[in-house]
Amino acid sequence: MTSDPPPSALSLQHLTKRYGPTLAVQDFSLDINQGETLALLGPSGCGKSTVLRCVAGLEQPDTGRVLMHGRDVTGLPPEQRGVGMVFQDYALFPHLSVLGNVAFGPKMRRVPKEEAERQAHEALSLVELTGLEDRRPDQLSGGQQQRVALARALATGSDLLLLDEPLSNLDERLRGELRGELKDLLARSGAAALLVTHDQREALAVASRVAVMRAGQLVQVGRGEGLFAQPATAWVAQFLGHENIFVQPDSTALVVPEQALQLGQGNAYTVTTQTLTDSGQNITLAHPLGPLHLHLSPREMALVEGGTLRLRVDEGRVLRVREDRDGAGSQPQQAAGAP
Ligand SMILES: Nc1ncnc2c1ncn2[C@@H]1O[C@H](COP(=O)(O)OP(=O)(O)OP(=O)(O)O)[C@@H](O)[C@H]1O
Repeated sequence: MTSDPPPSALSLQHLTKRYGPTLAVQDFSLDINQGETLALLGPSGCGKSTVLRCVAGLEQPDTGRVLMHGRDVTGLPPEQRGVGMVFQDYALFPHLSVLGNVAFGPKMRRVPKEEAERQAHEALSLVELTGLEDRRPDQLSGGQQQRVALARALATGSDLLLLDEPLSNLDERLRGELRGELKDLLARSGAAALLVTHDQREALAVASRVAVMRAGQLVQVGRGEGLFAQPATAWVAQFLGHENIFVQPDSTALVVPEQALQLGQGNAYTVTTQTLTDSGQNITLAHPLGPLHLHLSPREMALVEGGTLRLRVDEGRVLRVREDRDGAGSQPQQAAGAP
């Protein structure tokens, strides 16, 4: 006899949400397992925060359901859903100490003071801020504030965490450092986490699965590297950072990943543009497929001779995908609610 698998930590079923004429979220379905971090990735305005707000109970979907461990919470107010949230601006209380900020959640749930502070100490130790309990938020660095916000969400004891662009207020260097840290922290917490971001690198670095959203709809979901290696459409490929995508006459496009390019072999093609970067040069080649963009290390640059570079494209590694970009070849669509 086989038993049914346990229900997902979070199950979103056919969510739709309109704001007047704007269809912010359209027939959106997704499941997250306990212990899993899923990134909801998409350009600005595609509906990511609206999905998150429907999960938190800050917004009611027009249709569809939100289930937590199989329980329908669609009609429940935020305080009865028991989710921990980390916002973009951390929303820390400036007048409270670090400990006070983190113990706030348990105290609101009427946990006795001592126990609330014990839970707060535990969460602070998880984010490695032990020793800073008495400081106020303005006495912390941006990265430390971010970790307090995370500790506060963890101290709610919730097994579902919602993170809305949690690293966006940090500078590039710190953001890079904290990506790996956030991934470990979330894994250690054992909670299911839904991370909203428009940053591809953040999604790939922090989450085990990535859901790509465009104009209110889910367009592809998969493991990070798998998604980059097998984008479902030209728009997804471009959004994830593929540079060499060539429209074909039959409504498809060819995606040429870096691994398909063998330098120093085959025909010689003219270098049409060349710009210096920190790690080498970016060049464009006049190739029959179209202008081909390459990042070359100083060593690879030695292969450029007389303004040309020999190159072979391994056809077995070229992907053929559906062309779904607006006016094919232009930037990804930015706004939700477009027809
Ligand atoms: N309260 C609101 N009233 C009217 N329109 C709204 C409201 N909230 C969001 N929208 C619209 O719904 C769409 C989706 O917005 P949402 O904030 O969910 O996108 P997002 O992907 O989170 O964007 P960003 O990355 O910029 O935060 C946008 O077109 C937005 O303008």
